[in-house]
Amino acid sequence: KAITAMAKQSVTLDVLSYHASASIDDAQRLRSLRIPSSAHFSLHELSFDDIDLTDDDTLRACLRMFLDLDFIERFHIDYGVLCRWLLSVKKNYRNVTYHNWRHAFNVAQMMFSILTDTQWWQIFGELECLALIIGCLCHDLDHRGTNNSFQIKASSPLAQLYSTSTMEHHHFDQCLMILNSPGNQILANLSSEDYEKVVKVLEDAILSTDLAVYFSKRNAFLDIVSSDKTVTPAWGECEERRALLRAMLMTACDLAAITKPWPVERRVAALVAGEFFRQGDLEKQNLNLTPIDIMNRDKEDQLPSMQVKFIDTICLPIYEAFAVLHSSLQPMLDRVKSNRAHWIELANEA
Ligand SMILES: CCCOc1ccc(S(=O)(=O)N2CCN(C)CC2)cc1-c1nc(CC)cc(=O)[nH]1
Repeated sequence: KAITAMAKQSVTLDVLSYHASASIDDAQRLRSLRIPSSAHFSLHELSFDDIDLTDDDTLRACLRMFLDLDFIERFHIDYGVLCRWLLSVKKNYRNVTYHNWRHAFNVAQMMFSILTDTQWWQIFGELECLALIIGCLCHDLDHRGTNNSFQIKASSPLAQLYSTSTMEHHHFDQCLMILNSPGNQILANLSSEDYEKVVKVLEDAILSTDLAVYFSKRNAFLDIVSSDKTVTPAWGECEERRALLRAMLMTACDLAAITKPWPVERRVAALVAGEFFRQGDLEKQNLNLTPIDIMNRDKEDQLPSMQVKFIDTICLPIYEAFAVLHSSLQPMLDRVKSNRAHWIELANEA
């Protein structure tokens, strides 16, 4: 009986992998493209905006990040496999308003620029940096544009699989499925010890993008920051501190649109609102429920004041802490504050 179950499970994985994987032709084409420099793509800018990049550009920018972080040499990643893996990851983001490939790409670029600008890549080492970049690119895989509470309310198949951090468990599951799909196995040449480490950091990184997890860990992080004030090399020695900093980094990168110049934040907030309002529509029509204000299209005029609350309760604490930890991150905090002023202005107009 157990053997039949295992056989069924492996068939399922193979069928999933088959449909999830990008085509060999697309991978060969991407592999043939020239890869411009990180300066060409402005990948080291904390104010980075992807709006002018084509989809091809985003894939070449990812290859540039892997090249500049020396992952391909260090982990003997087959370049053609990396191209196919990137295309498969992109393919497994849905065409939803906000939680799509562009969001994942922007989160990965923010992680790349923070790790390099602060030199914190030295604290984490190459293995943990590899897991963080893969984690950013994969952290919202197969997102349906609805949040965890919607899964529970709709008693979706995902909610029956995972009762807490429902979507984040699914994103991690999808990430592993692609990493283990034939032709996509970028971690194939890691030792089994290194592979286990990457997968563990990957799981923690993706699960920490659940805001509930961020809230549960934030105070411990703020306490350390208020006493230490800088990320000393000693952090590199302490596994617990490194894990905490990685978790906070994932949230800081995930919410980083709030730290971008106003035109970017304004545009992204409209995408977030669009996705929230569609979920509200689904709750009204399919579940016969009254959606919470942030997802209720009828309360659209409250959006600016909701953003101010979002900034005060969720964003300011973490970007203040990061500005304390490294002066190169101060511009992020400054832009959160100026975006707050813009939202206050719009709230007073309404
Ligand atoms: C722009 C449309 C309104 O957007 C919001 C409204 C309210 C709140 S909230 O802090 O009150 N809070 C968050 C935790 N939820 C469980 C309950 C509600 C956050 C956002 C918001 N979230 C994101 C992250 C996806 C990005 C963004 O720009 N804005």
